[in-house]
Amino acid sequence: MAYETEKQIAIKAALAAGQLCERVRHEISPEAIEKKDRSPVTIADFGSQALICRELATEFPNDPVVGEEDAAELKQPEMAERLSQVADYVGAIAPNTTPDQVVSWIDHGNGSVGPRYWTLDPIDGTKGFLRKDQYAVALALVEDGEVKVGVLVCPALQLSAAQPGLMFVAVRGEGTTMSGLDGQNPQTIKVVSSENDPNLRFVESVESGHGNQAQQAEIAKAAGITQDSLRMDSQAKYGAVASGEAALYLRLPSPKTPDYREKIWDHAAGTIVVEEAGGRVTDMHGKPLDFSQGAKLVDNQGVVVSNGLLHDKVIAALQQQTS
Ligand SMILES: Nc1ncnc2c1ncn2[C@@H]1O[C@H](COP(=O)(O)OS(=O)(=O)O)[C@@H](OP(=O)(O)O)[C@H]1O
Ligand SMILES: [Mg+2]
Repeated sequence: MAYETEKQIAIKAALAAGQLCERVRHEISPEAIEKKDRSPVTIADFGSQALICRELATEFPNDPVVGEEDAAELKQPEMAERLSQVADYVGAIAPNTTPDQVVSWIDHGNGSVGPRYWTLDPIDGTKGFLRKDQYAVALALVEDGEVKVGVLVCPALQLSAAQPGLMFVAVRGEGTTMSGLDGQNPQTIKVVSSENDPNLRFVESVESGHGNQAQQAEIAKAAGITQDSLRMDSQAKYGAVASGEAALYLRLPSPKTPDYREKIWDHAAGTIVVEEAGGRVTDMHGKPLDFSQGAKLVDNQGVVVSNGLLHDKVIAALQQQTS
């Protein structure tokens, strides 16, 4: 099967990272460190990126990794204690890890977009992670601008499962599966196949500043969705659409940040998870997401994720609003 090695390595690395994040979250109520763009980062974000990059650097030494974090702040002398905490958590999974190794693995994730690259969000939804809500470890392989493999580990997501902890895995042309975090018995999943059901739901961000919740409600209504939204942090929202829990995920530009461009690591894994489950992903103008341009989706604005059946209706409603 195509991309079998890549898929297995991505699963192994993302599950180990998810385990590290859960240990941090249960053991120490992590503090947020503020990044230059004022968004939060924690020792779990750094540990997750270090573990995954370590695995990718070993298995695919020629593949660049475009990850969300870098080790610049962690290298500052006043961060020595935090760095050694990260090394301890990584060391529980990769024995004898040193702080220097942690720094070099994290910085392995500062590669550039090329003909073949990995993109990584070590914790997507850091705000959700800090609130003890949803978050995801998101890893994807992109070739020639198209996502080929995607893994989403969502340790706090339950949906209809017996206990929290779900993993979504997709390979181009081979469908999407969902399993628990032991990876056993993966089930093929499909988007919801109805467009007129009164029970259809839509998902959106918890953080009001990451979208336009008023406009999202109007567009969902125009597409025939009468239920209130389900607010969920991170690419867990893509998992909700892929598994049929929701029919639509809307992410329209916030009026406060109209020029914001989405980051590739916030969408690559989720995109293939939904597409391979039979759904559709475009920007708000109906254009496919272009993962070949760099770390940002510079040619796209907003994101519309649907079960496919609702998609044209949503794009038409958006066009009507702006015409
Ligand atoms: N202004 C604006 N508009 C749109 N998106 C933004 C914006 N600012 C940040 N971000 C990105 O949102 C990522 C978090 O995704 P979600 O909004 O789905 O989750 S959450 O509800 O915020 O937790 C978050 O990813 P993480 O940094 O990994 O948490 C950001 O990359
Ligand atoms: Mg992140």
